[in-house]
Amino acid sequence: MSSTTTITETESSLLKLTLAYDKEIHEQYKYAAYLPVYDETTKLPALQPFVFQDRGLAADKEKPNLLPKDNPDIRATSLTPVIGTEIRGLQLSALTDPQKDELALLIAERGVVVFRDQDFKDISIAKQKAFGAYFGPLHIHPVGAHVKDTLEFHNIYLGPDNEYRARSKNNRLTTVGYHSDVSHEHQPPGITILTLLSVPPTGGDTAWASQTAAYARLSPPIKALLEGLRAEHSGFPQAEGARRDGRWVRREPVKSEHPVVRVHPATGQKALFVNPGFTKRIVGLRDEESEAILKLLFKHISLSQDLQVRVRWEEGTVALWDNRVTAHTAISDYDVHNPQEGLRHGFRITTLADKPTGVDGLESAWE
Ligand SMILES: O=C(O)CCC(=O)C(=O)O
Ligand SMILES: [Fe+2]
Repeated sequence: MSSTTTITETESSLLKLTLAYDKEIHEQYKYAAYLPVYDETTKLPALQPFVFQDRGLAADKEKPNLLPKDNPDIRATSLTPVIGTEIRGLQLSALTDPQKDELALLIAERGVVVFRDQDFKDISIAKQKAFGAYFGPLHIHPVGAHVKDTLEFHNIYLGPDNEYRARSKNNRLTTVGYHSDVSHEHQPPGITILTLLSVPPTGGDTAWASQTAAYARLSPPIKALLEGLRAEHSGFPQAEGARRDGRWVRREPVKSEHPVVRVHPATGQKALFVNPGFTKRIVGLRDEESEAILKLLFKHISLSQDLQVRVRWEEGTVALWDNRVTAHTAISDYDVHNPQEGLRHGFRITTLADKPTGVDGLESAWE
């Protein structure tokens, strides 16, 4: 039996409007060089282990270079008491190495740091790549769309012609899905940089949850239990989903067993390191035990607004977070089918970090 698609009149006119809009975007768009493409030829080998040195270790804890107390033009504001700092008056493209080291520490301490009023005229792809690589080796996403000729720039594009994460694609009630990016990697990401070049007038915020605070709030017996455990994080469902959608998988997925509580190498702080996006089970527990504990932790992370921050994007905003101590979610609350609601487009630069270390030297493991 052949399958047929019936398009209603409304859908058909919406489609025409959408196609006209796409054409306009692609011909006149200021950031056309950053539009999503999908290389379907590159096949990448497995990631290799590397020695990681956290830039935050070299930083002056007082941050005199990044946030000098005698410069009223540089303004840092806490977005909540627990997580998130907003900075105005600094251009990321002009930071010195001591400033970048202090920024690495600030991101680890505050979870996410949001830079406003960035001048995108100042940046080239090469310069941004070098900026990211200062913090760690650049990750190439195993399945995502990217910027042309730059696999390291993972594309974020929610417009009418790309419904990658749009609500209509799945059957869930919400688009909220907290995760730590590609946490299945053996040395998963640390500092991660998201630049949105185009933002809708309203909607499309991003939220982060502090995994440091999430850990700190647990009772001593639960902390003690979790500190001795590892959990499995898997890249397989993402790769299988991509294959099912007919997309190219450029690197075969892996699984890792990471400590459920990890210690940040620069701050020494403990953070929960499980997330609903990639964590599948707690190693060594019975299925029902693992499900019950993960359900408790996922609910804690996703529902505790008192350890989250929700950031509204403005033109010129760049957000930098530490995937080791936070979980985050896109909030896709606007209608991507409706050109009037604007375009949301940008890219993510993801740096890889340490092999997670838990309490009492508990280390990640994999086959
Ligand atoms: O688009 C967003 O708000 C965040 C998307 C995301 O999860 C990411 O860039 O890692
Ligand atoms: Fe993400």
